[in-house]
Amino acid sequence: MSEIIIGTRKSQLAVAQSTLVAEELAEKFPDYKFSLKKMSTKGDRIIDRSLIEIGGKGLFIKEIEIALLNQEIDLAVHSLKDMPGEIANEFELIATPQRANPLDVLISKDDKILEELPQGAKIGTGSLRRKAQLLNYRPDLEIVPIRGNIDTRIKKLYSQDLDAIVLAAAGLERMGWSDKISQYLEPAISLPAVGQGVLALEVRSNDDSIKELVKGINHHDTYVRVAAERSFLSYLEGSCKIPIAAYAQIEDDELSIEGMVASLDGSRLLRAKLKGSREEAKELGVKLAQRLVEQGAAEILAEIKEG
Ligand SMILES: NCc1[nH]cc(CCC(=O)O)c1CC(=O)O
Repeated sequence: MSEIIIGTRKSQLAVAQSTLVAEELAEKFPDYKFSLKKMSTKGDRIIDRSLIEIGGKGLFIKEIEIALLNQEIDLAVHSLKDMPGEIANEFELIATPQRANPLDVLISKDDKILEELPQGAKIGTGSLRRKAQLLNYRPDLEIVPIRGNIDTRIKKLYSQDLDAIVLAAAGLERMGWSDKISQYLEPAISLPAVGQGVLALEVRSNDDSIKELVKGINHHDTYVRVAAERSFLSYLEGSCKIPIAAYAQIEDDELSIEGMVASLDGSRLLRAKLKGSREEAKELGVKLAQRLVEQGAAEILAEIKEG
């Protein structure tokens, strides 16, 4: 029996996600054995500091990619949201299993919804995207930057005397913590991050046999939605350093995508939505980005870059 080794970060969420993928692969390919190799990454070792200050998304990925190259692992499972727009030629994001709930959620004291929070309520989030959209919707809110794994952030709701925090529904659902959710934030209030709720399976580009296997659990509509969202992001050279969001859906057999760019304080916020076919996913992402540029997105992005 052939053994396939799946590399994962050590965080509870990463292990839960990789376990789901291993189970799905095992069901589809009963002749193989799938096992997890848990790895500590630089990003995990410094997770409570500002990742934005010290190098961003790549910190979680590099050590896992080295293990892939060294054939210590055959496959890596990532949250697509945390993957940089471009990856090195040696690697390929070959498949995306079916997307989980893509929305942001509020976890609040006394289970209040956003509209019920008092004037000047303190909301914890380290995401510029969430911050800008929350402030655009309710300029009275005070946004408190918080970091760390999901459980750490939930503890900060109490230890930092916050009224609420915002997290991704997908992570909470995969941890079995959905009962903590006070409100699902509709996309009209908080448009999700590109790829939120999607797992990405990364392999060595030259490993055709693993590629064939892993493609077996690809979910095509998820892959199409992600293609549209990521092409929007890369056209605008988006990163976690700017408030940017895109959310693609398949509705009535058509692909739709909505995009958002905002100033850091949320005072200016641009949105647009387009529809097309699955086949033109990437073009649709680019068209949407161009639509936002026509509305003034380039000026907003330039201002943020100049600081
Ligand atoms: N940035 C951290 C991160 N990366 C992926 C998830 C959740 C799972 C997902 O969005 O796929 C989270 C936590 C969060 O944003 O609340």
